[in-house]
Amino acid sequence: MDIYAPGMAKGAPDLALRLHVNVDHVATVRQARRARFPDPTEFALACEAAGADGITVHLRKDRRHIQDDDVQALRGRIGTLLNLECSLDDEMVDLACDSGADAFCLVPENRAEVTTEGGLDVIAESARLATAVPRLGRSGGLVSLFVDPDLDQIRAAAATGAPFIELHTGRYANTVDAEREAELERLRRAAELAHELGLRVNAGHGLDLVNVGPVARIAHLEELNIGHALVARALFVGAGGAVREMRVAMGLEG
Ligand SMILES: CC(=O)[C@@H](O)[C@H](O)COP(=O)(O)O
Ligand SMILES: NCC(=O)COP(=O)(O)O
Repeated sequence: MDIYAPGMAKGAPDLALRLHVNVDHVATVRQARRARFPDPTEFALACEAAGADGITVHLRKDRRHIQDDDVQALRGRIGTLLNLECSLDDEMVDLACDSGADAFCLVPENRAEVTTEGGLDVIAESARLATAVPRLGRSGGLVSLFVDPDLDQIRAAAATGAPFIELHTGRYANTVDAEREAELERLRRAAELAHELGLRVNAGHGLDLVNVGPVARIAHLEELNIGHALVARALFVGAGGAVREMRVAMGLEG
């Protein structure tokens, strides 16, 4: 079934949640030595063989991990869906349009940050989004906006014409106890509003074997993007083991 087909535009409640593996941090290890390995494409293929439904990469402007050649290699070799995350910078949107990716996730990017710290400010970026969203859409992939679970941002995301949002789960992942419960509730409300507005909903950032369960049970979510925790776990149990464990933690298999 083509989960990105036009008929699926309003989401497909009967489809199982999908696990998309972000392979950025395989490239982080390689780039630490400016070496040829480990290869994120080989890692992606092992993840696919173990049940990953798609592969995600973030091509950062500073090229700290994924390189342009990685995107091409992944496009040529993986058999599932390729989701390319990039900023709204003109150079990055041009590259994304030429990448042949199945999906694009527009993310905020700050050169000094250790990782993506928050969602896109869709309201402040409305002018650049008005150009980038239709351009990326015409290039053949489905566009998603990486947003915090903020209801005003979600209303603004719906107005851009992008079919998807990806809810930033970083704050949920980085809190505990009552605060985490409150963040989970924000994510639930955000997914509900997005669905009511006709958006399809993904989620990701900071998810791991321990915290993924409650997120995987949020209504209307289609796809979870998980990278750092899964790549780290693969050091101990291999790529296939890490994917299988995550699928169990997501409730996709027993
Ligand atoms: C947007 C996002 O959440 C991912 O890109 C993920 O965080 C991996 O990339 P970085 O660690 O470089 O942010
Ligand atoms: N968009 C989130 C993503 O791709 C993975 O984030 P993380 O699991 O590496 O934090």
